[in-house]
Amino acid sequence: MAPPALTIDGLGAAWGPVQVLWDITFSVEDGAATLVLGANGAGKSTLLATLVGLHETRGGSVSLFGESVDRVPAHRRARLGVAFMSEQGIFPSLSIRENLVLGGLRLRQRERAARIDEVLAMFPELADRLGEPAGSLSGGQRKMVGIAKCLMAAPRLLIMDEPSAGLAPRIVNEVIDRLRDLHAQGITLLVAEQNVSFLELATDVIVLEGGRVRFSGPRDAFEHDNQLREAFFGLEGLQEL
Ligand SMILES: Nc1ncnc2c1ncn2[C@@H]1O[C@H](COP(=O)(O)OP(=O)(O)OP(=O)(O)O)[C@@H](O)[C@H]1O
Repeated sequence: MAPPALTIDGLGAAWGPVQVLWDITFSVEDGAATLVLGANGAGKSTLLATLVGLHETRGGSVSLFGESVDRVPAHRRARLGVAFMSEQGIFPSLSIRENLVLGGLRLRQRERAARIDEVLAMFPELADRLGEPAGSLSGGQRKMVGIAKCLMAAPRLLIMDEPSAGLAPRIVNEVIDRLRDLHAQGITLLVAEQNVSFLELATDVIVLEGGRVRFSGPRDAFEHDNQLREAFFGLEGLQEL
């Protein structure tokens, strides 16, 4: 059996003297779509940044595809097949093409041109606008550029921080559909969100509360845990299903 795409064991993290994550332990199986839910300040962004090597850990360990990466810098973690889309996700002053090129910097020029064509086949709406600044697009289109930029590196594990941020509900559904397609193509997903609409594409759910794992398990178990649902859906800022 393939090793998990991601294993986190007893992970902690801090901002300066303030600890914000404690004893985070969970795995993302190869082929899973794992949703990290949590209210504002629960620690979602810090967790993702720590996993991809952009924020220092305070104890614990992280493995990617069965390989310990505790001493591996972010750019080498990317080489293992991990792509990270932050909330911003793109460089707005650069053109769509330039954003895609940045996503595929490790590729040779010819491979990169071929990969741009492959990625554009998945995002045909971007093909006619390649020369335009990414910042001139709508919020939803910018997210698509962010996802397309990640796909340039042909990742096995796509980690996304709040892809719904700033998007209207209809556009959120488009993003969810696109992520569902990518998942069906075999890409493992780890998505941090406050928007519970993303549950529909999740196989597994992690709930973070105050920097700790409140729940970790299959989506069904999350949906059948009434106490957790009540506590969670009652939190201010969460959208109803
Ligand atoms: N740059 C920073 N400097 C200091 N503390 C920070 C910084 N970024 C986050 N924190 C703190 O870390 C904790 C977790 O924040 P984090 O952004 O990881 O949560 P989050 O769940 O992603 O929240 P949101 O959904 O609002 O983005 C919070 O207490 C926050 O104040």
